[in-house]
Amino acid sequence: MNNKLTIFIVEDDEWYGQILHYHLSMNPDYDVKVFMTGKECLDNLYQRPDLITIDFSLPDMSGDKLFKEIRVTAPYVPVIVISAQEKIATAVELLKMGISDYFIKDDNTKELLWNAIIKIRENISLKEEIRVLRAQLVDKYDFTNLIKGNSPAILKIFALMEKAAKTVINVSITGETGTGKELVAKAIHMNSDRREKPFVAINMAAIPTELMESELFGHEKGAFTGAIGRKTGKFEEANHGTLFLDEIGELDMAVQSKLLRVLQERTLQRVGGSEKIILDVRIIVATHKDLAEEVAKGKFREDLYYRVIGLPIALPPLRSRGGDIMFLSKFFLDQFCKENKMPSKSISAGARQKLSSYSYPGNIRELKTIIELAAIMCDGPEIKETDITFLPTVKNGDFLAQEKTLKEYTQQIIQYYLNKYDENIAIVARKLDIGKSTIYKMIQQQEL
Ligand SMILES: Nc1ncnc2c1ncn2[C@@H]1O[C@H](COP(=O)(O)OP(=O)(O)OP(=O)(O)O)[C@@H](O)[C@H]1O
Repeated sequence: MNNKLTIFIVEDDEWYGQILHYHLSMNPDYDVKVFMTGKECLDNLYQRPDLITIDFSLPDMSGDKLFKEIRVTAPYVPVIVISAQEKIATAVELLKMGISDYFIKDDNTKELLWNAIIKIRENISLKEEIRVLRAQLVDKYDFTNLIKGNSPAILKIFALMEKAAKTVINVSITGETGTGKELVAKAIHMNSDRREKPFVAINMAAIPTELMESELFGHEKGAFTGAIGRKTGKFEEANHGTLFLDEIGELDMAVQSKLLRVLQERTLQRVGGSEKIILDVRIIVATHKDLAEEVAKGKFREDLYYRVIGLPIALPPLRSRGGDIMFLSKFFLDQFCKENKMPSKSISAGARQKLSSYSYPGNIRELKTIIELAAIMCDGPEIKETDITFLPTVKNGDFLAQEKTLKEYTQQIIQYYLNKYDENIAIVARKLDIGKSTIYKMIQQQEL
């Protein structure tokens, strides 16, 4: 923002206009201009005033007419009306229309105006600050700034996210724990037209079934025992923005029906209420379960499945993101050292080998923890193999406990070897005693 505040005074009483001009110009940061008619003010709006004061009775138009005209060209500029008459009804009407203040011309007007301008100025600075912060936030949430990785698998995800961000289609994100489902949902929101509206996340697995309905849709005072006041639900909180329903697969059947009705009708009624609230909410759901399978098992309503599935984004586990393990390791290490004001560290060949050969059941969340721990354990400038500790609950020994299909295990094993041998297909084929063409075919069919 330019440091000078441009103030327009629209006042047909020349003498009074000059008094205001003189008074306000005492602040060197104010650039004050006086106009005697509404038309002159409108003709000069191109100068982009930061504030306008208007006399209610001008020779060429009334204050309310001038205010409406100003709003056409300058919808956000604060306008203060100064009137010779004390008509409460007029003042109320103007305030309803959106003027910032209404003053009666008397001995105090100059001081009132002075103080009002200070307040408005603070408001303008705050708005500017918010604008800058929002811009920084959007930049921060740029896909590639936030979601690190350069494997073909993650690049494909970026392409899908881009499509999702351009539209309001519902999105369903699947992936094992820690693969970045919430991060992806947030990044889609922050890159969509809704970025300035709320992003509200709710985890279905964390809320007791009996409270779910009220959490989602809100309730009125007295709707049930313990409802001591009105509560706004997550849907209402997210109105005009994005609602992220995490672990949707955990939703109780009865609540599923209610959710379906809300999504179909795009309106909701709070529990115990009759008012219909119109909704404009973009839904992003996430689950680590296979929703289609849940439908087949009768645990998830088929009609709701089709409502929420929208654009499906399947986040691959870290172990199938090839070079991303090292890419992310370096990223988390640099980030941790910087945040903790430690000198930067490198990763030894032995540590790289150890990191690449692990299966990461906790995915990126787990890798981050492992790297941060290694950074603390390591005394020198290089992370050694011995600095890397895998969390006891997620050992490779749990491999069979993952209960995957044979095809999934095959993919996992091949991916493990590809990571271990720097994506060298010839070596991997030899080690596993399979044809190179098998691996090429799987890559071609995007199974790796
Ligand atoms: N590609 C990535 N780059 C950088 N950080 C990431 C990436 N993916 C995930 N993370 C980080 O990993 C952690 C887990 O991510 P997130 O919570 O989004 O995963 P999730 O799939 O929603 O997990 P859960 O299923 O357990 O809720 C977060 O700290 C997130 O910032």
